[in-house]
Amino acid sequence: MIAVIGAGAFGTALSISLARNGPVVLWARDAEHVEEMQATQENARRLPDVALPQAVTVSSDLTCLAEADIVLVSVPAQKLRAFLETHGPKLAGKPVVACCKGMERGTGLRPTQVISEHVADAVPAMLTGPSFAHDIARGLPTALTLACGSERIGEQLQARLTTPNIRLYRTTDVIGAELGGALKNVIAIACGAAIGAGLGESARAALMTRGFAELVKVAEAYGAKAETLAGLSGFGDLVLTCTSAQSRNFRFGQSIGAGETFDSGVTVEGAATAEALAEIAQDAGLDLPITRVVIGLVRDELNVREAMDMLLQRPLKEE
Ligand SMILES: NC(=O)C1=CN([C@@H]2O[C@H](COP(=O)(O)OP(=O)(O)OC[C@H]3O[C@@H](n4cnc5c(N)ncnc54)[C@H](O)[C@@H]3O)[C@@H](O)[C@H]2O)C=CC1
Ligand SMILES: O=C(CO)COP(=O)(O)O
Repeated sequence: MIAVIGAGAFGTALSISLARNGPVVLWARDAEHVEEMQATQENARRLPDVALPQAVTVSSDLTCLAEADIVLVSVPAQKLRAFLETHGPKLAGKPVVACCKGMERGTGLRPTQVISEHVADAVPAMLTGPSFAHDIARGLPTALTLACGSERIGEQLQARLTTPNIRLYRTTDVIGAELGGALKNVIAIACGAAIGAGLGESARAALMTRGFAELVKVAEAYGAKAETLAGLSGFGDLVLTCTSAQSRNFRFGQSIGAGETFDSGVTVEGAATAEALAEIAQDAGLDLPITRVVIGLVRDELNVREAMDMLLQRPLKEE
């Protein structure tokens, strides 16, 4: 049986799709939320208008983990450690698949590194790539990356987590898969800000392309392979997130560009990841101009015009 931790939009969507293969337990920490979902067969708080199939059991009781042979963890990256500090021992020895896209503030760690710190004999893996929760839940076709350091377990996870509407590609480059997914959210905030401020599609294309170069520079410095970054988890997700108003990171940037307020309850992974990235980039001697302006915009220390001037007035160089 597969257990999915975190009844947010993505955990719920994955549960719905995986239920086409067999039984799934979807765990939420809030018992009231669980009761609501059981009563309505819907996660109205996070993924409204999609029915939960019978094969999904919703629970706030983590004893269900004993029966699970694969555990997907779908809480925001900045909340992963808090969950594992309390419940990590229950996952010992199991394949634990991180479904969150981000880098931890204060440590710069990737989700699978946080898992390894808290789960004994962990077999950490990563599920990432271009996909909006609503698309997955509605059965629309998607292609994602399953990254696992163990070729053997990666193959098993690929087989078990492929569903009629999720086609999984496999890699052992966990670093590349994680960093591509984390960093594209930072670039999506920059693109949203450009569009929100009316700077136009040409500016967006420039930010996507130079943002991709920035993403590759960071990921390669940490040992990722260039071909992973050119794949679904890097380039693929960058394209989706920077061009769609379905993306929360993009919409957050758009609200900054337009000078509008944004609901602070919405998960925006790129804001914290930009800070985490800047913390480690300084030590690694990496110059990350787009990440720097995103931090300035998010902290409200820069307006979009100043941010664009900072980018445009940098010394000229080869592409
Ligand atoms: N929504 C989407 O379309 C996609 C989201 N993702 C990734 O999935 C991750 C989760 O995002 P969403 O599900 O969309 O967010 P969400 O905001 O819809 O839900 C987050 C869930 O995590 C739970 N949570 C927070 N802290 C927790 C803790 N300490 N213990 C247990 N549960 C906790 C919350 O109660 C909430 O149900 C993010 O890293 C995101 O980047 C990836 C692909 C698509
Ligand atoms: O990761 C995603 C798409 O692949 C979801 O993006 P947002 O978190 O910006 O909504």
